[in-house]
Amino acid sequence: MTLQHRLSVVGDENDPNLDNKTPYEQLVYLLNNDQRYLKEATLNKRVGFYRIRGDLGTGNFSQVKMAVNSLTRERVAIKILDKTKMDEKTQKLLSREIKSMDYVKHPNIIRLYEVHETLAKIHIVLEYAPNGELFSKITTFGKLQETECRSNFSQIVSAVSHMHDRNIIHRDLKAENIFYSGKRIKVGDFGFSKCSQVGEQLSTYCGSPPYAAPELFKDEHYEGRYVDIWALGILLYFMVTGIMPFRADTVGKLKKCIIDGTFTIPSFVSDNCQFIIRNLLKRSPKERLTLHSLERSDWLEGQEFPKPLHSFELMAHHALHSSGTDEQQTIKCLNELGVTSKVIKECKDKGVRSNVTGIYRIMLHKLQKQKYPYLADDSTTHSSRDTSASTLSPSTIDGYSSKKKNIKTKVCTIL
Ligand SMILES: Nc1ncnc2c1ncn2[C@@H]1O[C@H](COP(=O)(O)OP(=O)(O)OP(=O)(O)O)[C@@H](O)[C@H]1O
Repeated sequence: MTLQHRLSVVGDENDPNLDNKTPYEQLVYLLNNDQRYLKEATLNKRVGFYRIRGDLGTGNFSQVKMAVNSLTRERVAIKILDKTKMDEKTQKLLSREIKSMDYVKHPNIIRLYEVHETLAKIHIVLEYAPNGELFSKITTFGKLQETECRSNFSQIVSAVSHMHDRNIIHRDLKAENIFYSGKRIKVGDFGFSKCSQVGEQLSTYCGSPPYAAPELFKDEHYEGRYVDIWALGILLYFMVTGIMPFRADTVGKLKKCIIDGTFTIPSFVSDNCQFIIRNLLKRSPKERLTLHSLERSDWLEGQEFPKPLHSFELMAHHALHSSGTDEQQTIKCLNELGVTSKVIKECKDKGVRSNVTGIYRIMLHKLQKQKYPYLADDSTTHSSRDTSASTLSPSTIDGYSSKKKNIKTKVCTIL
């Protein structure tokens, strides 16, 4: 295959320096010498091997863009953080986010491909979820039917179960961090996640107020797992009703409502689902349903709970010596692109901060999606982000104004 087929932006066909080079070498050459590539980088239209294609949105700490890898042509989401605005605390959160994402391997969790650092910015290259957020879907089309809720919720529960089995707690589960890739659910945004053992007491207060468990407001310490379980209860309530169980116009009043703990569930919600919500939203953390009993509940009977993926190498230099067929096939693809064993070994020390790691992970994921039906992108979509979801105007959830207002604001210390 020629470079013209491979690269989304091609170089000067008459440039003799491109002759006899592999696609990888050509791209590296173009990035360093071709005026168009250099200009793209200056205009923030390029980040390393990725060409920026558009905005996906802006969060509290970052901007997220859609981009295409020039070598593999796969779409990715790039979360961009401004280093000048990062204090010690946010740097710590970022390194935890990277660590947590590398620790989980599940079909319902967004994958981390690469981290690219420049003088001023950090770029986190992630699996792209093309079909928008659960939040946008509900605020646009209204509550979900229970059948759809059951299928979506079981995927979310599987993902959280896997995190907890790996001793990772998320601490920011909410509809804005649940994405669709086709009909498949992808849990993302590990910005507040933490490695935490069973029984470990935590004291940093993270998350979004409407999803915060009562102990976050009133106790000095909390156990991470129970906070995630509470957030699942809020999320499920929101999915089946389209409104939030605890509503107020200030964080102070909201805090009071949550500590008070009284909420009503509309009568159209089935008894089995009401049972789940009431038992997830128990004031006392230890009385909340466990993920195990949730999976075995009547309401989720017959649902599929996607299993974690079998173990695979995350680093190309480990894959060189792996007996796994997925890894071997991926290395073969990399070699065809000109990413030789020598190149792979040279990048070894850079770990996730290397474009070779990015290409390896993207190609491995692509291959796995082709090979395993439970990973394949389901193209039957309810709405395409490309046409609607990314440009949705934020709407109001029963008293909570949208994303832009402070009720959605993440606070790391809840007063
Ligand atoms: N992997 C992804 N694939 C597709 N879109 C994404 C991905 N990650 C984030 N986005 C989109 O990018 C936008 C910004 O995301 P980000 O997580 O930074 O902010 P947020 O969730 O709106 O706010 P917060 O700062 O509270 O997390 C959102 O609209 C989100 O849907």
